[in-house]
Amino acid sequence: MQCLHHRGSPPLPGALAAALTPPPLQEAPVAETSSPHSEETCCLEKLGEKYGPVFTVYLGPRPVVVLCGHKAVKQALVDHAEKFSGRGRMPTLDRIFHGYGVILANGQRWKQLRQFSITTLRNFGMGKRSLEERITEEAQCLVEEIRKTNGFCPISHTVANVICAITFGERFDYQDEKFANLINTIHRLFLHGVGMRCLGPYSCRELYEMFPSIMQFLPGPHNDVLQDVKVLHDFIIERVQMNQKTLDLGCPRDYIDSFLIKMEEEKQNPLSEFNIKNLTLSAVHLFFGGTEMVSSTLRYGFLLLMKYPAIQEKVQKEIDCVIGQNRSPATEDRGQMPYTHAVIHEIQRFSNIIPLGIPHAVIQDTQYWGYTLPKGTDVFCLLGSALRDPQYFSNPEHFDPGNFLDENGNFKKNEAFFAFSSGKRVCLGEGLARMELFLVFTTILQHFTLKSPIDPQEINLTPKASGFWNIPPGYKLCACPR
Ligand code: HEM
Repeated sequence: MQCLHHRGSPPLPGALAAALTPPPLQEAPVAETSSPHSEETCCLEKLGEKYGPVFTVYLGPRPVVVLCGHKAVKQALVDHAEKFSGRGRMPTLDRIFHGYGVILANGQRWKQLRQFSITTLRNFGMGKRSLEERITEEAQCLVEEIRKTNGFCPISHTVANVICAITFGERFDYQDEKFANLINTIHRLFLHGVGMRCLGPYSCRELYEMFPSIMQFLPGPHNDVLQDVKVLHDFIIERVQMNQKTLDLGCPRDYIDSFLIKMEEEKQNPLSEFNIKNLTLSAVHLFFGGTEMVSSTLRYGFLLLMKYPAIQEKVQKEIDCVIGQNRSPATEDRGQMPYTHAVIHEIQRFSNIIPLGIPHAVIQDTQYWGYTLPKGTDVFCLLGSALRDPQYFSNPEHFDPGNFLDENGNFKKNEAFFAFSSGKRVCLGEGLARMELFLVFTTILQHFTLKSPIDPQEINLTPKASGFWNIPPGYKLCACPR
């Protein structure tokens, strides 16, 4: 056994002092039809080709173990699920959240918050008919907004309203200025969290990840994150205060009410993690994750359907055949729509929204891949590398729904489909996201044919920004009524 990156231990095979001699993070040229790459992922995957699927990089003084390809990622997240269930450091966000809130929590705090959040999302309809009706209504609102053809396609508002319904028990009007501001804030946060290029080859966020103690004193977009989180935080605090005034302990209306009730139940328990800080920050996390991940996938999906009109046409034929034009799509239609189901999977695989995954950490000394990873080691599971693993996808760089179809045209699962990650930290909103993706895509394509104002072959899929996540480029679409 060999030990990765112990202080004073001999250099490891594949270990790199990345920050001292920075590898050039050059603009990654993206071939016209190839999948959107994060520059960081590209760089890390190239290192994987050279050093093998498991290697260490140094982000400044901080060693991070990188896992590349389906086999290495699966072995960590699935086969050693418990040991790899810690949340790794993300200095850009840690300085704001300090380990509070479900996404960034660790240990008992995370266990309590995760269990509670899953149960509460289910109680408020995740995976159930009641929530399906809400999503369908929102999808119809989106159709109406698009019909008005005022150049506004409020995809983010649609999905934000679904998570708002669960978290705050309320939907907002698309024209509501405050709501629009919140959506913009989330989007900006997503963008700044990814990092904007400003200092040579590195983004401020990348530099912050490497040298937080210096970067916190320097100006730049990495600091805008603070203001944006404050806006979201203030909004949630306001909502919590509203709920507190009208709380009925026997009748929770939403996630916030349920949390307040839990706080009341556990107020004598000194080990309870149910406090205002975890409530507000978990609500921020749900709002953020629930809005931006789904809307980015939908936006990439619409772009891909314009680029590949033959695929769009095939989906519409399936919609016409199974659903028709006289009723709204329902999740139970999915079983009879293998092609559409495969296209949605392929959109998620190809758009690769979270290529680096959210950092993990090992919670105890861990034997893995012939190395010993000391407790607390940060681990990047490159989800994007699993989604493009040539052993599982015959033509991984191309958009091909055939990746999820068998020779008879039936839907075929692919075990390297890690868009939602896997294991103990697997996306908490997966059920909700899957429902939303199916219902919104089918509702839109039932009513419209999406056409690009430019030649489909000219459509450029390069992300607007990339880093921990890929943000789709801005584009115009023509929604032609069918
Ligand atoms: C297409 C949409 C989505 C994608 C691709 C996605 C993907 C992911 C990924 C890759 C992770 C990291 C898992 C890990 O640490 O290994 C994650 C975590 C998480 N997601 Fe999602 N997500 C989506 C939608 C949602 C929605 C709708 C919600 C809200 C209900 C949500 C809430 C969360 C939360 C709370 C976590 C943290 C889980 C934990 O740390 O235990 N996500 N998601």
